[in-house]
Amino acid sequence: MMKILNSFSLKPEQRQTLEAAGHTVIDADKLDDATAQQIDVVYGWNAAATRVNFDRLQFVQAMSAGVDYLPLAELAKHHVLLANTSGIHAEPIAEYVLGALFTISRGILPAIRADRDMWTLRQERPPMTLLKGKTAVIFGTGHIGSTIATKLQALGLHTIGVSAHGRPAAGFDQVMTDVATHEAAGRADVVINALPLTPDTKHFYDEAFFAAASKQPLFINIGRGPSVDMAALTQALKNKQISAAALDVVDPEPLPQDSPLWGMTNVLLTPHISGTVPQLRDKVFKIFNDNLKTLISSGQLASHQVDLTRGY
Ligand SMILES: NC(=O)c1ccc[n+]([C@@H]2O[C@H](COP(=O)([O-])OP(=O)(O)OC[C@H]3O[C@@H](n4cnc5c(N)ncnc54)[C@H](O)[C@@H]3O)[C@@H](O)[C@H]2O)c1
Ligand SMILES: O=C(O)[C@H](O)COP(=O)(O)O
Repeated sequence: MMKILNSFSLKPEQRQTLEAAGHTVIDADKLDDATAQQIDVVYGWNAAATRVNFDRLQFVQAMSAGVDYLPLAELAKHHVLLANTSGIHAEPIAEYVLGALFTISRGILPAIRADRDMWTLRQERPPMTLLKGKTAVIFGTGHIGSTIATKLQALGLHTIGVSAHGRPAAGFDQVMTDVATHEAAGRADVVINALPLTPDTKHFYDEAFFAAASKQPLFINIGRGPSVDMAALTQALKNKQISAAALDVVDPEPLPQDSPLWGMTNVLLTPHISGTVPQLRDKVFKIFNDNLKTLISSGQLASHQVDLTRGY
């Protein structure tokens, strides 16, 4: 049976389930050096997890969808299996995107930003658009991208997806490969980033991307901050190449106090909360426990295995 390092947050009844199955659970804050050498499985990931013996480690269950913060090369070198929780954030994030889009497109953001001076906006109306009939280009057609696309399609937007493989996906009128990134940018009234952060997607949205975005789109980032060259985005907002932005993730986090983005009335900032999942601990544990049982019976994972070479 397995020695499991609890680097996330097991509920008492979840701990009991594991112990009843014969496993030993060690809390991260109680990990001593000798026990660190004996850990077979890590649940979650924090500083304590970096102390375990990777030669012995078999399986890591991350609590997040994105696994960019994990030592992927080290895990691959030691043939450690890694699972994420991709899928559980899709509905919450899609609802966030709808909220952000309407807040910007219907003049709510300028009114909030103007606070007590808002009445002036009745005369000099802020830019207002109808989303219906517009084109949304969503980068990433996975769980999150596809769920967003399905909701936007229902609102009457034309949905274009961009993915690594270009295969059709639910909610998309059309899917292109990332080779066509700049062509897709040129068709967008709305750009949404739902890509994982990998070496290929760092600074994916750079000066050239914003130059190609010829329809002054809204820009929404719910993926990862470092996929965006923040200086290039700031300049694109100043130049009006991007008409407005909703940024749940930025680089770095938290956004520095002196960032020019704070002062921009057409920028909506939230603190990496779009993916807040109801009953998160139960959903993560279900994925973990199914994976653990399958690992013991067959040496493989049941679901959510990350390709350590691709990084998602
Ligand atoms: N803001 C938040 O709180 C929050 C919450 C959950 C997830 N996320 C982020 O969202 C990301 C996506 O999550 P998901 O569950 O939809 O992942 P997923 O694995 O289901 O989908 C990933 C998609 O990205 C595409 N892709 C990967 N590399 C690409 C490239 N170089 N060019 C074009 N397309 C590429 C894939 O083809 C796939 O369509 C996560 O990796 C995470 O970083 C953020
Ligand atoms: O990728 C994710 O699942 C979300 O960004 C939440 O992950 P975090 O809690 O590691 O930021």
